Amino acid sequence: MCTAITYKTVDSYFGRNLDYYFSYTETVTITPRNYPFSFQSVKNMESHYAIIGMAYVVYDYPLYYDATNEKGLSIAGLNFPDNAEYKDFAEGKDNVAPYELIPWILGQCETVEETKKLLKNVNIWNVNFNKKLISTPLHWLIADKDCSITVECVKEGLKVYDNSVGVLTNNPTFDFQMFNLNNYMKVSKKEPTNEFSNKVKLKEYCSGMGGIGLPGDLSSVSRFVKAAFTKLNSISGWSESESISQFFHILGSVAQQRGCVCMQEGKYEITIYSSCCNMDKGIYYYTTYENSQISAVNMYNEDLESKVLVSYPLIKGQQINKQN
Ligand SMILES: C[C@H](CCC(=O)NCCS(=O)(=O)O)[C@H]1CC[C@H]2[C@@H]3[C@H](O)C[C@@H]4C[C@H](O)CC[C@]4(C)[C@H]3C[C@H](O)[C@]12C
Repeated sequence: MCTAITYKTVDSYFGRNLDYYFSYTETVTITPRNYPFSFQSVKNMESHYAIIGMAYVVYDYPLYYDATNEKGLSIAGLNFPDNAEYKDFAEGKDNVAPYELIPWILGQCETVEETKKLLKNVNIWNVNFNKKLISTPLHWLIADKDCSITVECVKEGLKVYDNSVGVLTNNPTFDFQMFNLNNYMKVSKKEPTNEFSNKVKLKEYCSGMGGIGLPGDLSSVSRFVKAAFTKLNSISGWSESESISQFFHILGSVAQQRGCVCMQEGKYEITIYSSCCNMDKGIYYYTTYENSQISAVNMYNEDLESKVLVSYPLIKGQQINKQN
């Protein structure tokens, strides 16, 4: 399971929990403007916008999980099993492999509006990166500093939804997740009043009771509701420190602890990493399951005119600040 969100204070932020039961050797990877991007069918890019994000780099190719470009446009890929249905090659369309979608869009678009135009001619082509790394079923949250969309390639074709809550989890389809929020319209940050019956005396006996009914389990549908409630009611100061702290708290409300979701005998899904990218400043912050200290990589500290990928291995061990 995974959860991706957007958040805005003075700057805009984009990030996700990557929940899974095993990990590739992903790194925080910067693709500078002149790294030559090759694509299987659409035109290769000799130069493009610079990109920062989490990627598994294979044969010098950045397979991004989530990323932001220098204009702030951001994309995260999340599991979408049984629903994602990639298509056969289509003549006259822009045939883009699932693993190419993030770099192809971030390489050339500045905004969600531009992305929507580009998507009109896209066919998500069911082609693998190589024999070992076959396509996995994904859907995507795409956001700029002002708005978000969800992109799903399903049986009926490519669906592009406006995403007014700026949240994405996994199954089922996005239209269901949004409709399901209707069931929670009574949930509130405020103290409840007795609507149950005037024939019985009821009282509020602790704080937080307005939120009773919010789901607490780790299913995708429940995480969508919980993350949307937490994000939409979030209040933080406007400084960078207060903003990213709040961002990680929102993700923390739907994080997965080892032991609670058993995938198969002895295999448990956990939040492998949580990320928060400042879309205005190109700074990628992250924590890992065992390192709660926030680490940061700033794309502008690298030579963005270069042709060579830059990868920072994740700092995974707990960083304890001993006070005596
Ligand atoms: C597993 C990840 C999504 C996590 C998630 O949504 N978990 C929920 C699981 S579930 O719904 O509850 O089953 C996805 C996100 C990005 C994916 C990776 C990226 O797409 C990049 C490459 C693409 C290659 O085709 C496959 C390997 C891969 C390296 C992918 C492996 C895996 O599918 C990743 C890491």
